[in-house]
Amino acid sequence: RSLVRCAATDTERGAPKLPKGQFRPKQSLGQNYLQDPNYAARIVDALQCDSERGKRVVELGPGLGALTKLLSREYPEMVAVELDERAIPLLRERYPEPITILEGDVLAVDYSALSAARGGKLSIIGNLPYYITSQILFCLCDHHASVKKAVVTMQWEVAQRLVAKPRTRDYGILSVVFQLYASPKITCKIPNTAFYPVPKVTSALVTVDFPEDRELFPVQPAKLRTVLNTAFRQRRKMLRQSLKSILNGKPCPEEFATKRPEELKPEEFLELTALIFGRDPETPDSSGEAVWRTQKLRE
Ligand SMILES: C[S@@+](CC[C@H](N)C(=O)[O-])C[C@H]1O[C@@H](n2cnc3c(N)ncnc32)[C@H](O)[C@@H]1O
Repeated sequence: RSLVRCAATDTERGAPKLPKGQFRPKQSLGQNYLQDPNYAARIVDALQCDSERGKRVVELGPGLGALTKLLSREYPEMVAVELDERAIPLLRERYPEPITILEGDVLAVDYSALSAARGGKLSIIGNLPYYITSQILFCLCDHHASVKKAVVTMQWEVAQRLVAKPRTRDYGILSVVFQLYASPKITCKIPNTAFYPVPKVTSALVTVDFPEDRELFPVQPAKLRTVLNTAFRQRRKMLRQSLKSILNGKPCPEEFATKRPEELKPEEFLELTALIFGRDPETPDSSGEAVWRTQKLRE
């Protein structure tokens, strides 16, 4: 049925038919294609990139082009990165140069180099494959200085974690990191019926703005990561207990000793890290270094 659906849409567009039987959505690649044009328009509207001819627009996982179709009209020099080799010839045919279709893994893209090549910060957009949503988000955090904004869809539960406030169930590493590097906002809910195949879960459209003038952390991001990982590994425990392994026999800073990680605001994790490891400000040109994307983060 999915083939009929895709083929019908393609024929309407005058684009070549998908080879029968060869383009079934792959669950392993998180292929839930957007089939509701209203949501496609809404996602694209949220981007508002003013780079010349859209040359700093980067779409993650264009798939069969549900978003690319709209994006390409507004941003004729955009870039799109797709891993599924079956989609590449189709995308290149429908969206020829000056649009750039890159074949590869979105986690392996050097966004800092791409931003330098395109002369400014990138605007990222994508209906993300669910199986690697958190990794993609952490990857963007690593490249924070090269990204202006990200407009992305994800599982509703992950979106809740991004925007969660302290003392709530959803508050964790993802919340702390994203609220320190950026301002994430849920733009709207997207029902599962907007996708094909219909996933079990509801989605959210999330807009993440990376501010121009963020203050540099007073600590190295890798040290912050160690504190977050260690604290949230035992999120029910008081920090004087859960942080023992990184305190090296020293007492836990008094103001935090009897707190649990979920009680600390994002900025307080910076303070706590500085108290444990000393002040050692992050370097302004460290963007792109693999800090967040290398770790298997625990929540
Ligand atoms: C949820 S689908 C969205 C497709 C299309 N943008 C749409 O909205 O219909 C996710 C897309 O990401 C692609 N994808 C999955 N893993 C990827 C990766 N690691 N790198 C690049 N693309 C990937 C899938 O092949 C698929 O096309």
